[in-house]
Amino acid sequence: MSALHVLSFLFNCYSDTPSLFNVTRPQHLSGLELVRDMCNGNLEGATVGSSEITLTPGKIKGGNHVADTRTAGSVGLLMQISLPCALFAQGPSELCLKGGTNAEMAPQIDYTLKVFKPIVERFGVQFDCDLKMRGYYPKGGGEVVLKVNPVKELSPINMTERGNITKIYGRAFVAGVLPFKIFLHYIIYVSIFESTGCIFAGSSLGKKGVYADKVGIEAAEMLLRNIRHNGCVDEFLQDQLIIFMALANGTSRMRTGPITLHTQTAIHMAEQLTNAKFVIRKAEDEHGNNDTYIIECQGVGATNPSL
Ligand SMILES: Nc1ncnc2c1ncn2[C@@H]1O[C@H](COP(=O)(O)OP(=O)(O)OP(=O)(O)O)[C@@H](O)[C@H]1O
Repeated sequence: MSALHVLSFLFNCYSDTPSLFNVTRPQHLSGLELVRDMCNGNLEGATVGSSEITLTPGKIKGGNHVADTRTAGSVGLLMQISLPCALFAQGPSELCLKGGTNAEMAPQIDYTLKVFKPIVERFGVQFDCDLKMRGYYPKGGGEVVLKVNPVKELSPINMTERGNITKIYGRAFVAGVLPFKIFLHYIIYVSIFESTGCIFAGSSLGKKGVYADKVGIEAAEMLLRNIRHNGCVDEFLQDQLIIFMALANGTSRMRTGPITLHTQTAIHMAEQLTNAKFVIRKAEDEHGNNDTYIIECQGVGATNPSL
C-alpha cells in the first residue's frame, strides 16, 4: 500500500467511477477503511489476502476518524494514504492513527516529522502531527493524531540545488528491559543542508540478536549512501513526493540519486490515473557523479471544489 492507492482513490473521486486495489495485509485494509470513512465511500471485497477490492468514493468530508492496524503495521503508511485525501476534503480532518510508529519498510514517524513534513510544506501542505505513543514490532500500540487543513490547490516545487551539509544529528530509542548497549529499538540520523533546506535521513530498526552498534552502522551507511549521490532528496522522499508533484498546479523539478523502483511505479501509476506528465533525465554533475537525475513533472493542478 502506498500513496499511489490514494492517487487512484482521489482520481476516482473526480471521475466518479470505482477503482481496483491489490490488498494483502491488515495495514492495507486499515488504510482503505480509513479513506472509505473519510469519503463516505463503499468498499467491496476488503479482506486480508484479497487481491481485488472496489472502492466507490463519495465526497471527502473531513472530520474525525480513527484507524487502527491492530498490529505493528505502520502509522506512517496510514498517514501516507490519508494525507492527500484530507487535503482535498471539504473541511479540516483530525485522524487518530494507531499501530507501529517505527515499523520495517515504511516511513518512521521521526522521518515523517523531520524530513517529509518540512519538504512537503513547500507544496502548500499544512499538517500537525502529535506523537502520543511510540509502538514497535511486534506489539504495536503506537498512536499519532494528525490534523490537516484542506487546500485549494498544491503549488509546484523546485528542488535542484542541494548546498552544503551544516548539521548531522542522531537520535536513538530504547524500550523494554534490555540494556541499550545490547538492544536498540531504533536509530535515525538526519542531515540538513545549508540555505537550500534539503533534509536527508538514514535509519535502522533493532532486531532480536542484532547488537546495537550494528543498528547504528546500518543507519549511518544509509545516510552516507544518499549523501554521496548528490541529489536533493534521499531514496525514500523520492517516491513519497511523486503524488504531490502529480497533483500540483505547474511544473515541479526534483534532483535525485538513482531512481528507485517505488518511484518508477509511482510515476507509472500517476500517469495512468491522471494527466500528469513526468520526464526523467540525467543531470549534469560537477562532482563527476553519474547517478544523478532530474525528475520533472507537469502537474494536473487538482483543485478542491469546496474552497
Ligand atoms: N527507512 C525508511 N525511511 C523512510 N521511508 C521509508 C523507509 N522505508 C520505506 N519507506 C517508505 O515506505 C513506503 C513503502 O511503501 P510500500 O508501497 O512498499 O508499502 P508496503 O505496504 O510495504 O507495500 P508493498 O508490499 O506493496 O511494497 C515508501 O513510500 C518508502 O519510501
